[in-house]
Amino acid sequence: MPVTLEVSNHVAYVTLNRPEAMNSLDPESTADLTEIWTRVRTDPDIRVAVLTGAGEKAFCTGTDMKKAPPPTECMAATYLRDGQPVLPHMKMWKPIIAAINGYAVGGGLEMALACDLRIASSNAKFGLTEVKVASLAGLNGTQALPRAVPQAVAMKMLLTGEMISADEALRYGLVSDVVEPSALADLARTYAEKIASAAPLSVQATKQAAVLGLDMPLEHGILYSHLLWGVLRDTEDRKEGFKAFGERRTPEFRGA
Ligand SMILES: CC(C)(COP(=O)(O)OP(=O)(O)OC[C@H]1O[C@@H](n2cnc3c(N)ncnc32)[C@H](O)[C@@H]1OP(=O)(O)O)[C@@H](O)C(=O)NCCC(=O)NCCSC(=O)/C(=C/c1ccccc1)CC(=O)O
Repeated sequence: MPVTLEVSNHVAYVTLNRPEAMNSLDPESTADLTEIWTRVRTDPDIRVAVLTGAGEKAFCTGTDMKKAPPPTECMAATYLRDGQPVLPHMKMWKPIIAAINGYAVGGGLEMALACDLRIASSNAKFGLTEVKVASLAGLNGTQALPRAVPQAVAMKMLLTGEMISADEALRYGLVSDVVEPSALADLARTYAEKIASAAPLSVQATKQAAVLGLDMPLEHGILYSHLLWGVLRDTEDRKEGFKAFGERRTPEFRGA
């Protein structure tokens, strides 16, 4: 399988599994990802996902440029029918963690930018190198990178196609943690299981408030987050969270 899915303890582990091609995205991988993200979004047992690449060299190097099929119809037809590949299927209120275990290049970095947490191994490298192959970071890269790192850094990366190291990515805030390669999967699991042990509706509402709030004037964002707090106020899980605190026990959340 070009992409694998394993579910354990409410966590979906999604692994790009073509290490021989640096986990680049061929048409089969894109089709698998579409199905897998739909399952992650809709399966109530899944509370959080981890996206990573197989092997020690690459997270994902974007489009498989050797297998990209020549277009069979005009762009307008595919765009208006299907929209973009991959990223819309990652749009969900469940958090996604990118565990970046090597090169995150082109569409690979764009997928990482669509995730909520980004952690990396010390050998990771990050680049939007599309200008070098006469293309454009057309998934979200030209928009998301300048919002994720200082503008001067983003413009340098976008216009020169230069890559940055894991240490630079940490310094610029593109990732939150850098660890030795052997420690990355454990760190991803630790964060994922922490998120999965929290109340699912609370986690999803928090992501929604933070993500949508970024595009709102501050006052609207604050009002919107208060409404979301109100939506959560009457949930069974909030009653359980408060009760468990008083009884000094671990809460049992059901997502209700
Ligand atoms: C990442 C590298 C710098 C690593 O170099 P290294 O020397 O360590 O390893 P290689 O020998 O180069 O790679 C090993 C092996 O993997 C194959 N490989 C690696 N990346 C790809 C790839 N993207 N496509 C196909 N094959 C790949 C490589 O050929 C080797 O195979 P072998 O010869 O052993 O059979 C270096 O690999 C590198 O620079 N890779 C390319 C990175 C890149 O340019 N990525 C951008 C691709 S374009 C893109 O992602 C786009 C996304 C998009 C935008 C909008 C809408 C949809 C998608 C743009 C687009 O599609 O137009």
